[in-house]
Order: sequence, then C-alpha cells, then structure tokens
Amino acid sequence: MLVEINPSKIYGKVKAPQSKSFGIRLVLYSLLKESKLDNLISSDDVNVAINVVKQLGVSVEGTYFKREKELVTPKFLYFGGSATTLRMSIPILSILGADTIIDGDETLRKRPLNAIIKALEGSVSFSSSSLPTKISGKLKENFVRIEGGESSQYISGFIYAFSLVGGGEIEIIPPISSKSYIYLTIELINSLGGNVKMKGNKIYVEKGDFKPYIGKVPGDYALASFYASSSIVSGGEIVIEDVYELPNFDGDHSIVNFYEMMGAESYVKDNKWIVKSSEKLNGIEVNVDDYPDLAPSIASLAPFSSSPTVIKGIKRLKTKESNRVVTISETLSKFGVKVEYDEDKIIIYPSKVKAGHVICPNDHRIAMLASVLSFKSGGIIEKAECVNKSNPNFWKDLISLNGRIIIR
Ligand SMILES: O=C(O)C1=C[C@@H](OP(=O)(O)O)[C@@H](O)[C@H](O)C1
Ligand SMILES: C=C(OP(=O)(O)O)C(=O)O
Repeated sequence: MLVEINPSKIYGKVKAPQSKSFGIRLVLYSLLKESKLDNLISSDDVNVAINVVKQLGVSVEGTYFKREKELVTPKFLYFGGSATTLRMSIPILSILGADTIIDGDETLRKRPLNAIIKALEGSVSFSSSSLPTKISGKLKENFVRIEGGESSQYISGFIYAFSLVGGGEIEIIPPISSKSYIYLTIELINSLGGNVKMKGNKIYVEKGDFKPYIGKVPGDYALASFYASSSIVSGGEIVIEDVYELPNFDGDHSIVNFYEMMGAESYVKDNKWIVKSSEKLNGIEVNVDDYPDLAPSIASLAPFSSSPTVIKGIKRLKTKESNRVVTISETLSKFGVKVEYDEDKIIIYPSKVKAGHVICPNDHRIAMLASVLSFKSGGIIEKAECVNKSNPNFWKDLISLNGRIIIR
C-alpha cells in the first residue's frame, strides 16, 4: 500500500486509537477471568494475543473471551511481530509447563530473548536464543530472578503467570527499564481483584479474587500522539476523545506533558486530550528509557522547534520492530531534517522540512512519524499498511481530520 500525503491542516475531533498495551493485556486477562471487550478493533498484535489465548483453551465468541476448561500448552505458537504478546506469554507457558515451538515474523526473529532464557535456566530450556525456538519444561517454584534491562514485558508476563497460580515473587536485577509498563500491569491486575505489590526491585504477587473485565479498551496516548503532532505542525487544533485520565506515574501518557513542554497547548480534561498548535515551539531534552515508544512521537515534533531536541535513554530503541535509532534518523533525514546520533542520544535540529519519500521499515511508528512530517510539505510512504500492527484506523482517522491523503 502506498500513501501519498499532500500538505494539509489537521484539525477536528477523533477517537483515540485503542491501546495496544491494554488490548493485549485484556485479551491475556481471559486466562484468569472472562473478558468482554466492547468495540474491539483488533490490530495485528491484538489478533496475535487472541490467537494465543484461543490455543491455550480460552473460548472466543466475537469479543467475549472465557476460559471454560483447564489451560493447555500447544505444540506450536505464532506471535507475528508482537514482542509484548511473546514476552508476556513465555512466563505463562513456563508456569503451565510447555513443550512448544514458538515463532514470529522477521522483525520478531531479530529481537532478543536473553533475559528470559537466563532467568528460566534450570527449569525451562530454549533450543535457540532467538525465534524460532522450542521451549521445554516447567518453572518449578513460584519465584524468578530476572534482569530488568532488556524488556519489562517479561515482568508483566510473570505478574500474569503468578496471578494464574495463586502467587509468586519476582526479583528484578537492576536497571529496571520501561517501568511505566510494569506499573500499568500492576494497576490493571489490582483493579480487577489481583493483589500485586512492588517494593524496590521486588514484586510480590498474592492470590487474587478476580472479577470479569467488561468494557472498552482504553485509548492509546502514544498512538494518538501522531494525530496531535500532525495538528501542531500544520497549525491546527484537535480533540482526541476516549483517553484515560492521567495516572500518578509516568508512561505513554507523558507525551501530553512533553508536547506542552515543547510549546503546544496540550492538556487532558474529561477524558479528552486537547491540543492546539503554537507559533513558538522549542526543543526539549528527554530520557525515554521508561517509555521508549514516545521516541518517534517526540521526533515528529522536534524538527519544527526553534531549538534542538535531545532524546536520551535510546539503547533499547535498537531492538524494537526496527533499529529505531537508525530508522528515526533516516526518516527525518529523508524529509531534510538535520539529525545526529551516537550510543547515548539522538539530536534533532530545527530544520526546514521538505517533501520526503520513505518505505516503512516494518515498523508502524516509523510510518506514523513520516506521516506527521508529510503534512508540512508533502510525502510518500510505501508499505504503509505496516500501521496495522497497532492501529488499522490510522490512515482513515487522518483523512477524517482533513488530511489530504491518497491511498493507492
Ligand atoms: O508492555 C508493553 O505493553 C510494552 C512494553 C514496551 O516494551 P519494552 O518493555 O520491551 O520496552 C513497549 O516498547 C511496547 O510497545 C509495549
Ligand atoms: C515495540 C513495540 O511493540 P512490541 O514490543 O509489542 O513489539 C511498539 O509498539 O513500538
């Protein structure tokens, strides 16, 4: 799919895309208690999670997910491009006992599994250190010690796994990265009858009294941020509906504050994210290690600022769907933006953004970054269907916000 974008002013009202992180968690929650997800718009990654719970024995009728028998571990599971689903599922498979070949698409096959392999040594074996691999064995005790510097997704997975078997303990070897997603998991599980506490680098999971989840999938700030920044760079204003109220910890929703710090009007009121552009944007310095998905969102606004933006905490961006240090920089450069990077940071300089032509590098957030840059001076994005990984409504939503977009 090729998308041709003409310079446009992006304005109006739009519903936030459904959260990929919440969507996957609420589908996997059906392993614990039933889940009824109203108006589920299933992205590629949520579809992967649906297939996983189905294979483990959950009955799926439309968007109603109910476990009606003992869970089983299949001989084969496919995870597409979803590292969240993969890395949350391996702990669950381990606590149930597995003899399962797991695989994913070409992007997922490149992503590391070192921390989980090391943590499960002695209980669960892996035939290979990357996908495809066969995992065999069962976690014998409800305790795991795991490095926190590779991915928070394993830790979220162990919270689910120990909730499944009535309790357990997770010791995280610092540094603890992407903490915001651990908090998200703890808050969600506890809101549904779980009993999970984090004290320093330890997580204590007690037996829960779980209740069904019946409701919508909350809105996704990181995915919605591309609508917001498109509006800011094109002199518009936008209301993004169905967002959750800001919690008392950092996370993907911190983008609201970052856009305000960069000079836009950006605030949340009554589950709506209000964004208005301003003539004077300025660069910021930010460490994204706790919310890595915000790097493309911040990079989309940075070239239009009057001062440089410095993005730190970028080490793990190299092992996302693409090496985002490279793909963010290459995409910006193709739109005439001056950008530099080293091991520790990406620096994006004020630039006169020109028309660009990119091929999505199998990374949904990079196509979304390119779309923002295109609203200023035009642009072409090939393999634009890559946005379906997280937001199949992305192009349709931008058209509804007056984007002059031709889809071929
Ligand atoms: O738990 C989650 O939902 C996610 C965790 C993050 O991954 P890491 O914990 O590997 O940084 C993030 O990049 C991903 O898009 C979603
Ligand atoms: C990295 C991402 O997702 P995942 O880790 O689930 O593949 C993302 O959505 O940017």
